[in-house]
Amino acid sequence: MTDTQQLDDYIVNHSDPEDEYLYRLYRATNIHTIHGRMQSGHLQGRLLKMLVLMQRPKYVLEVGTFSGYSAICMAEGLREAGVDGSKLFTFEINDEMEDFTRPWIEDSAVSSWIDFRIGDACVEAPKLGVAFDMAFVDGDKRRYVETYEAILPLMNPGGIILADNTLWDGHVIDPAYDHDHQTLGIRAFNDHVRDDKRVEKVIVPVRDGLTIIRVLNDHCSGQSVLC
Ligand SMILES: C[S@@+](CC[C@H](N)C(=O)[O-])C[C@H]1O[C@@H](n2cnc3c(N)ncnc32)[C@H](O)[C@@H]1O
Repeated sequence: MTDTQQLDDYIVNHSDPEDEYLYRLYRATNIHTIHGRMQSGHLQGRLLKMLVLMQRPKYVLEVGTFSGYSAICMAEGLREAGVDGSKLFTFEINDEMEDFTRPWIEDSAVSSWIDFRIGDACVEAPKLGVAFDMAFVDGDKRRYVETYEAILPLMNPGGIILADNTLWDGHVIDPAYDHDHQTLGIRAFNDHVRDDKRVEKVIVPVRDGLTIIRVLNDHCSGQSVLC
């Protein structure tokens, strides 16, 4: 076992456990889907739940449901925070995931906090007419800047955007990936957010990199009906 694996095990063993339902979902995702490693997993799942609890959002947006692991974790946070009428809207663009994901969400203990929709979050989320206090961006890495610009006007001042995979397995600093479209998408996003005066931001080196972005009060250009 490598030092990194040992440290990962140590971290997981000294953090809250994932419950049995999430453990089964994690395993089923790995068995029944091609890209099982895309799901959040134990450590990031506990972090997402805790960040929801700390932020106490009314409405949360997720870009990229996949098998529902992160959605269920965030909904656990919503249930525990107890904000009246709180809801997670989670979008999955790949309709082939619906048959797998919908039963896992509907059979979970937090299904009433989750509104799962098939569609492009960048197109569909603005149609909801909802202002979000939190968003988890975990969709197409090539479209991160576009996704960010689509959802930023939907955020309440003080809202938090979490962007996943922003270190992209270290490829962001590896010249061998200079022609890889996903790496280029993440690099463009990281530069874009760094230079964006509408937000505060910090990259946390958890798992594959998680950027925490806090929306400042005057982030709206005045064009959005929600602002
Ligand atoms: C990394 S996986 C999501 C993993 C999940 N959030 C989790 O942590 O368990 C990314 C998913 O985003 C979906 N996706 C990509 N672009 C999207 C978009 N614009 N709107 C909705 N879903 C999108 C992909 O089809 C894929 O299933």
